[in-house]
Amino acid sequence: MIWLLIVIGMVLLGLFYDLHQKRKNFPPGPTPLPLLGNLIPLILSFPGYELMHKWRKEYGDIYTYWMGPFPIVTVNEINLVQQMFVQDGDNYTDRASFGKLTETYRGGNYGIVETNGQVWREQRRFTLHTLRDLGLGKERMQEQILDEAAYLLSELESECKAMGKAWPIKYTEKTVASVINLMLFGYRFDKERETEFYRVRKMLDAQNEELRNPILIAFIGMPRWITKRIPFINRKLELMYKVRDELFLFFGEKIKEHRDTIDYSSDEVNDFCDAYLLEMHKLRDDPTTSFNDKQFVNVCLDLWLAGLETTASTMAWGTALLLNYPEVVKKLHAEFDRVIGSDRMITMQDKNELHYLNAFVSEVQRWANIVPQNLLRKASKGAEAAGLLIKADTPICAQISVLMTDETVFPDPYCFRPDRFIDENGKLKSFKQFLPFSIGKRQCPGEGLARMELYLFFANLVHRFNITPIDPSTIPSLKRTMKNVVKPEAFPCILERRVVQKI
Ligand code: HEM
Repeated sequence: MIWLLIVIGMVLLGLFYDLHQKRKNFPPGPTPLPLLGNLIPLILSFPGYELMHKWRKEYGDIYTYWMGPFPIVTVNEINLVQQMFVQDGDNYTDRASFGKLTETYRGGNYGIVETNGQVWREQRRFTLHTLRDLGLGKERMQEQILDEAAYLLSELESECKAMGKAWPIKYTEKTVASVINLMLFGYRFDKERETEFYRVRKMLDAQNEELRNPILIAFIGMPRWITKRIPFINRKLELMYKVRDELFLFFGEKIKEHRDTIDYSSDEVNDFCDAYLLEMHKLRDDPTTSFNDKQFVNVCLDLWLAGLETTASTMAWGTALLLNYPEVVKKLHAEFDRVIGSDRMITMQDKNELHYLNAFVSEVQRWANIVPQNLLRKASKGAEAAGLLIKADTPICAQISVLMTDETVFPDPYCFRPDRFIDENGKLKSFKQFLPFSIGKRQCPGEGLARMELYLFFANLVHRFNITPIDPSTIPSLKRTMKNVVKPEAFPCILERRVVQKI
């Protein structure tokens, strides 16, 4: 009897803690279950945009929900987002981690995505400068991306000729990976190096496959010595560490190849790796520097993870949407015939004239909305927002997926409609809610590169080809699947060279 009373007492205490105590320091939100938090409704309503809108209606523009045992305060209104993440940006710059994830996975404050403080500032600033020096916004980067686009189009065309159809996702991923690898290590994945791409791809796929189980979120932030002892969870998480080690090994091999040949007396750099090694060499006697080998492999990992799936998935969505909306393809062709009028490659110099193409790319990014849950920041010190107290260390995010599906700004938000990005003068219309690369000091540093890739890829794909489904009754599904980001399922299509009209 006494045991029964103790158990009932403990359950009641647990409930009191879950329903009241742990929530009292956060803005109100949906009631979480013990351990699981609000994961079940989030999983059931995947990718969650509509559920988040529903919660916004019930609890206001700032509310709290729980990913397993971790609270997330989410900001869903643009003026508040700008006020907090731009005007008061210094207070919302630090990254929040799920429990001890950063320590267990990275071994500490390493990389860009998960670091804070001086290390983050140094690594991010260096990355942005190096991307610029390597040619972002200049001819060189454009030439490299155009070359990749040309390889991609010819591979798609060859496959289509040989097999009667082509599978675009297979090639777009390799193209995006080639651009990243070219920037990082100075070479693309041509026929001889293709196996390297498949090696990295396999590692990333294995990692994603295992980690797709949302239940893991409840365990992922626990120290490794604990998770190692939990059946089932240990297998999944240990695989994640194994893949991480393999990726680090791959980057380590590339760094060693560069180190063996680099000339430290020259300032000339061919790729990111050269630039990083030179910086490490320059700062070798500075005991406070964050530039070291462990840091470098983590930065490589970040650029691969953050740059590959995001860009490749957006390309895949855009291609699937082209197949679903032939009228959009027609409008793009009409614009190309009017503005370009020949079969030359479209370049960045044409961008200001191609309003409908720009609107198409923006609508692909808005509609695809590939990051349903934005990366987390945390408040460095206590602050007030919308009359609510945000305590220091509160995990918080600008919920860009909700902003981009706000029906008061984007009517029928789940419909694909490039025209919504065209203003009354026929030019590209901007919306402050359109934030696929997020906002504030942590805004995506790869934005310039990604935007250039998306523009050049879609421009030249549609300019060169008539793109159609293999059979009019089987257009690709627009069903969303979740990997690291929201992706479409693989689909085939038919590509036929287009006869360009001169208008
Ligand atoms: C369509 C393509 C892309 C999209 C939609 C995208 C989106 C995002 C978003 C939403 C964030 C989170 C920002 C925040 O914390 O609020 C982010 C961060 C980041 N992205 Fe991207 N990204 C893309 C491509 C790239 C590329 C090509 C690279 C680099 C090669 C890259 C590197 C990063 C890095 C390093 C971060 C972390 C920044 C930090 O913590 O300071 N991304 N990205």
